[in-house]
Amino acid sequence: MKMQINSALNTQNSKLLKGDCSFNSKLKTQHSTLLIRASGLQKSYFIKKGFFATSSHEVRAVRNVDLEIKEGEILGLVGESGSGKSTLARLLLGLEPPTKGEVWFQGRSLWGKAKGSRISKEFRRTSQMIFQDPVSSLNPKKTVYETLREPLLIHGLCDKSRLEAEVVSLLKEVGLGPAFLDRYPHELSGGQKQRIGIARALSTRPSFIICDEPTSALDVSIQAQIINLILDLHERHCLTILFISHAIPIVKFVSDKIAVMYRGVIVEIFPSDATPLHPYTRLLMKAVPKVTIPITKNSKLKTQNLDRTLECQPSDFSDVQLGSKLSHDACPFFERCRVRKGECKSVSPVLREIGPGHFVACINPYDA
Ligand SMILES: Nc1ncnc2c1ncn2[C@@H]1O[C@H](COP(=O)(O)OP(=O)(O)OP(=O)(O)O)[C@@H](O)[C@H]1O
Repeated sequence: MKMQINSALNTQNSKLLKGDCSFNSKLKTQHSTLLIRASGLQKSYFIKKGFFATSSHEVRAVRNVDLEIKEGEILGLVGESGSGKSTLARLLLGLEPPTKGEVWFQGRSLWGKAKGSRISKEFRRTSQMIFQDPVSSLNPKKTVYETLREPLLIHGLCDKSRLEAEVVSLLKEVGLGPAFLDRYPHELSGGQKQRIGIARALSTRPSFIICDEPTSALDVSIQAQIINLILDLHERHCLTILFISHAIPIVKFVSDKIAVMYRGVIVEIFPSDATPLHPYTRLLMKAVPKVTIPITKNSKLKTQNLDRTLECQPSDFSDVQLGSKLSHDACPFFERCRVRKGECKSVSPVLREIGPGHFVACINPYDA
């Protein structure tokens, strides 16, 4: 294990000496240019009620989210099921317009003044998504070649005469050979399908990728390989990544900083090597059995490590709707908080910086 970490460190040092941008992007001091900024982001869905659907109730999937992601950074996003992670991801990618608020990409507003305006084709090219379920994200009627050449043609990124060579090089990027060109999705394993999904995301030469639980549908033995592949690609292509997962140990391993979502609200943002201070993040961490094998950023995630981390999924927080009876002014975590105070019932705390890069939305956080 020690030797593996050392050899990973040696590789990192030699790449730094060669001036490889990939590893430079891992250095926190390099994360200075802002790539994405979300401000006051909100998304509500209105669900029709009653036999004649005459009334509706509001689901506030994302509530007043402020977020910044710097170039080359990996931001982890954790939270239990239904907390709004995927909705936030769709808003950041411009797949849905927000109900309120705005997203800026490289300083430019995504939606412009009119919410109905079209997202620019250039933004669509530079921002991509790797989906949770590689099976449903691939068209069963298209071969690997057809799947991968499509974005190249749509974005005019490749001459027709070079299409096959470009697709072969994309396959190589994700560890697959030309033998896969003519295969259909049903002829691929789960891990191979996810590699094709990753190659498709890479095909448009993006600068920003959202990985929405990219390993949760995969076999345990494959998960570490896919995470290592994503980290390699991040380094090789200087990518900025939003990495969504339920599993805190995986997010801690992968990310530079972590945002924690609860009922549509970001309750904490902290550097991945810092101790979280929000009572909800502490609860999430507590629900995770201790990982006995040390995982460091300088080591590659080994399947053996991942086997341990997979035992560490947060337990079922099915009482997620508990807080729904509370007024909009209350802290969203009030009902489940063990350190709540009376005033938490009437104050909805906003994120405030309590340490370098560490933000907590709580009036009574734990001590550092
Ligand atoms: N299109 C939609 N119409 C109505 N409600 C929606 C829609 N999309 C999401 N929601 C609701 O918004 C809330 C947040 O959903 P979202 O999928 O963003 O959560 P999540 O944290 O990604 O969950 P998971 O981890 O299970 O994928 C949920 O209550 C969900 O039911």
